[in-house]
Amino acid sequence: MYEKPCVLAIDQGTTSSRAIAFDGQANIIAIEQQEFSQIYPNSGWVEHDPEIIWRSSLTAARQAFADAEAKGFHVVSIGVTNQRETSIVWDRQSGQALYNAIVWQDRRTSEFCAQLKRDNVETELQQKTGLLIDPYFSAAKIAWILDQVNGARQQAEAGKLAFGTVDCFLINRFTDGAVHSTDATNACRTSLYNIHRGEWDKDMLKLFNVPAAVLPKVLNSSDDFGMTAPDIFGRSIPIYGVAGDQQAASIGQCCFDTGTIKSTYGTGCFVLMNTGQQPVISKNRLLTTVAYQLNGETTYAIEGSIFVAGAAIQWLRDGLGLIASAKDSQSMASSLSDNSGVYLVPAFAGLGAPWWQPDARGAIFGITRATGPDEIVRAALESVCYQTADLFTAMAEDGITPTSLRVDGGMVANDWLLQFLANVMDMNVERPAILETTALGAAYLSGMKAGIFGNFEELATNWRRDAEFKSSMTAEARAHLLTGWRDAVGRVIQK
Ligand SMILES: Nc1ncnc2c1ncn2[C@@H]1O[C@H](COP(=O)(O)OP(=O)(O)O)[C@@H](O)[C@H]1O
Ligand SMILES: O=P(O)(O)OC[C@H](O)CO
Repeated sequence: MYEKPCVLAIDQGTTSSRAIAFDGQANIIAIEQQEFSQIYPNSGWVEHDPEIIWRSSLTAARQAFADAEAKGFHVVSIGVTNQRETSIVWDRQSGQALYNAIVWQDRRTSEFCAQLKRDNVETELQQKTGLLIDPYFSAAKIAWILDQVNGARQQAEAGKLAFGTVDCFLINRFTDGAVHSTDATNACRTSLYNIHRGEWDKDMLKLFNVPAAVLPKVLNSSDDFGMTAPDIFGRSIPIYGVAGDQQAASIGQCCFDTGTIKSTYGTGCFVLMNTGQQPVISKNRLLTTVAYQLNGETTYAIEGSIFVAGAAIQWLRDGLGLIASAKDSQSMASSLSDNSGVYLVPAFAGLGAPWWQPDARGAIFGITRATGPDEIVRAALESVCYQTADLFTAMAEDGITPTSLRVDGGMVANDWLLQFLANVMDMNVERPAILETTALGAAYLSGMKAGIFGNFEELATNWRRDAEFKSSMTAEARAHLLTGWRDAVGRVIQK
């Protein structure tokens, strides 16, 4: 064993690619970030350039690697975590993508999904995959690429094309085309993976018209995903851990016991509760997902997925120019004593859980001549909290009633947001000392196999709280705000 071993985690998110090196005590020793732009070719379409995904990840990884090693650490293994569902199809021989990555937020397959719903296949799909029918998931995106790119379906059937979520695409590139594998947490977001049997499901492949020949091998979340090509870091390094970013955050937050729950506020917001070895199928339109798979044993989670959280703040900055930087939102929101009845429903990409309305579109209600940038900014932050409250209402109807919530993601730097969240949820909100929980989860998975981290029980002792926010709102004030929000959401939902 090296004197100063560390793990390099690559976190490929919706708005940036990051690489973070952690030592054996989970301290950050090097961190690099590369932001990149989103591509919006049509209304409701969201794409990324696969080459930019690759280059930004590679640049961040190489810089963090060099920084860590310059400090005397030795990178023993790599972990990969990624924006989930985003789908890439590439040529097996050249490694080149046939089309841009179709991002999880993309709605172009909403008519196809609406037809599947009319065909009454949602119950069977939910029972097998734990998911619902929505353009969010990968399968319809894969079928779209195969049908729209000239000759793609034929090539796919001939075994010449590969599909992968972003983890799988990056592993393929890092191994110079040698490996075409993903892990169970990513596979389970495609709508093609049977979460009970732990394998690709033939009926689902038929339903979405996706040839089995394009699919990757599915491994454990802590497993051997191959060695990086020697020229990338100057020597080959094993890739030992992979998980979708929300599952990785759950691991980084040490949600290992049944009933433990976290909520991540990045581009979207995703609440995951560990349900142990039992997959719980929601009666309230939440998702059942693989939390992690270790040594062939699956631990499940129930998930609420909100499509727009930090994305609303980015829109205020880049779309409207109301703020110069995301952190300005805190001072603007706290400059007001209340929301003056202004509600923003950020259904830019339809609405996710618990509504699942791909065609809903955003709206702002309650504006008057006195409404200015502060009110709009505050309404955007408040909307993130109200959407979380809606998820917890759905969870309560499924019999899940947590009493505290661990939060992470880029938005939780905002204290005002977390205080308002505690207020509307009437719940203690805990922010961890290490905010990079997503990367940390991938590092844990990789470092466990490399031998620099112990088991989950030992890792749980690493979790430290940075701050706790407790509700300071009256029940009447909370009920008044939630009534205003539900009225606003009700108006954008298609009956
Ligand atoms: N202080 C802040 N207040 C509100 N939102 C913030 C703040 N800082 C960052 N954000 C938002 O957090 C998001 C970035 O979080 P991150 O976890 O990096 O996202 P992702 O992994 O989806 O790329 C951006 O959408 C940004 O607008
Ligand atoms: O980019 P994030 O962190 O909002 O995460 C995206 C999710 O994985 C989509 O399911």
